[in-house]
Amino acid sequence: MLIIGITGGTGSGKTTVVKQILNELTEDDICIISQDSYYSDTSHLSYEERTKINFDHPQSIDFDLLTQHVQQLKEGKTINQPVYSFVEHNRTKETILTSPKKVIIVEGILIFTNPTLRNLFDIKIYVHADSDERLIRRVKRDIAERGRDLDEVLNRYQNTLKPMHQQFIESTKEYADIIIPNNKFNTVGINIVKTIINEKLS
Ligand SMILES: Nc1ncnc2c1ncn2[C@@H]1O[C@H](COP(=O)(O)OP(=O)(O)O)[C@@H](O)[C@H]1O
Ligand SMILES: Nc1ccn([C@@H]2O[C@H](COP(=O)(O)O)[C@@H](O)[C@H]2O)c(=O)n1
Repeated sequence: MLIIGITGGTGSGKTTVVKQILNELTEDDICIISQDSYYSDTSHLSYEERTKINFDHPQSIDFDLLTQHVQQLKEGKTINQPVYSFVEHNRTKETILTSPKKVIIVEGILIFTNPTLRNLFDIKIYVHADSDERLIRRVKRDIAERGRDLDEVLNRYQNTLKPMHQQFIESTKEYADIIIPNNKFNTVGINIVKTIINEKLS
């Protein structure tokens, strides 16, 4: 089994990189765990209170459950991956049955900040894009896909996202085995990762 951790700031292109890696692979060989699925359950809070959560701080993530699930997959066990709603700012009641595969990809902005989780990764990848590029992508994506408006995205960016990125995320680049520059689509970088995965699968 090969466990790959893929991190980088919001909008750097982590999800896109994962999709590109998945292109030529079958679901029999690979499973994806998204850190976003492991935002802590905040059902005890009102919607209004949930909008004020700092979602870019490591404390917003249920690392105990995320680490436990990656460990269980490593041991060949099937897990119930939570499903997260960016519209509700909360976990939904659904879960996705996720079985262990030869390759497990864990992706998310904060996954290298937790030493126990970090140590489970055989390969650590950091996807880099400049902050202006990430902000532009984030504005477009959050308005189109996550039910936000321009004010919400810009306020969150200024008040929490940018300082948290500087404090917690940027520095985790030092743990990376591979850094993929992703200001533009990086076919060469993706192909290198695909080659490593295919070697493992062959
Ligand atoms: N290299 C790229 N060039 C241009 N747009 C990109 C690139 N990579 C990703 N995007 C776009 O930017 C947005 C955010 O990408 P996404 O993969 O969701 O980032 P992340 O998962 O890191 O937050 C998406 O709309 C995606 O299509
Ligand atoms: N309810 C939430 C939860 C998280 N966010 C933002 O998502 C970003 C991480 O996801 P990416 O796919 O962009 O890596 C993070 O920056 C949080 O601010 C949110 O807006 N609402």
